[in-house]
Amino acid sequence: MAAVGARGSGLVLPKPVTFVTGNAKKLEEVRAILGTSIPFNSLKLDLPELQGEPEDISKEKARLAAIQVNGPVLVEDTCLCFNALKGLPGPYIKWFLQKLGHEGLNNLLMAYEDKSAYALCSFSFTTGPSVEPITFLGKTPGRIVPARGPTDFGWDPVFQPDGYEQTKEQDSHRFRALALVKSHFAEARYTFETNCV
Ligand SMILES: O=c1nc[nH]c2c1ncn2[C@H]1C[C@H](O)[C@@H](COP(=O)(O)OP(=O)(O)OP(=O)(O)O)O1
Ligand SMILES: [Mg+2]
Repeated sequence: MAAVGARGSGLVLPKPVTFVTGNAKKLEEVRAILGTSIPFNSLKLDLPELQGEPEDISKEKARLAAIQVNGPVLVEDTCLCFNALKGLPGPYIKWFLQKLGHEGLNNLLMAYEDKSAYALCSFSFTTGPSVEPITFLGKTPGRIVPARGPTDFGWDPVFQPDGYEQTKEQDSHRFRALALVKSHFAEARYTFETNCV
């Protein structure tokens, strides 16, 4: 166990939480959503990613990150799932986006009337390398549209959340998953032996 003891009713963790991601836009959104509710450091690492189900990919990322950091880590994996394609590209959206671009993502659905899709964010948290990670999911339903709006974050221009005119909303997949992370931290009442730098 990485947790070294109990103070009050919360676990005392040996180090602050490190949010591990290679994606600057993700980090920016996580910072904006968490504010000061969970103090964290960030570390830019491009971790190898398993193939398979979103939750398993996210958990495995947390395990690898915890080994590297040797302490508490938070990681996140994002999927964009097309219903007509039974959830694909899903966790492989990064490579589909890189190779096909926004227009190519639209073209994947050309043969289908159903343009519905959902964004799925899976955060995983573990207190250390020998502790099984816990996963928090946030989902936003929407549809795939021709590219529009700001082009500075991944597939945002082609994903239109339901009920919104814009391609990104405040109450996003990331926002929803982080609300669960915050609840977990509030219940667990973690404290840290050393402060964030
Ligand atoms: O809210 C989002 N709005 C638009 N695009 C997004 C969003 N969130 C992730 N994305 C993109 C980034 C990457 O192309 C893929 C997810 O892949 P994913 O492995 O989770 O992200 P990543 O490799 O960029 O960073 P990380 O180091 O945290 O794994 O979807
Ligand atoms: Mg990644």
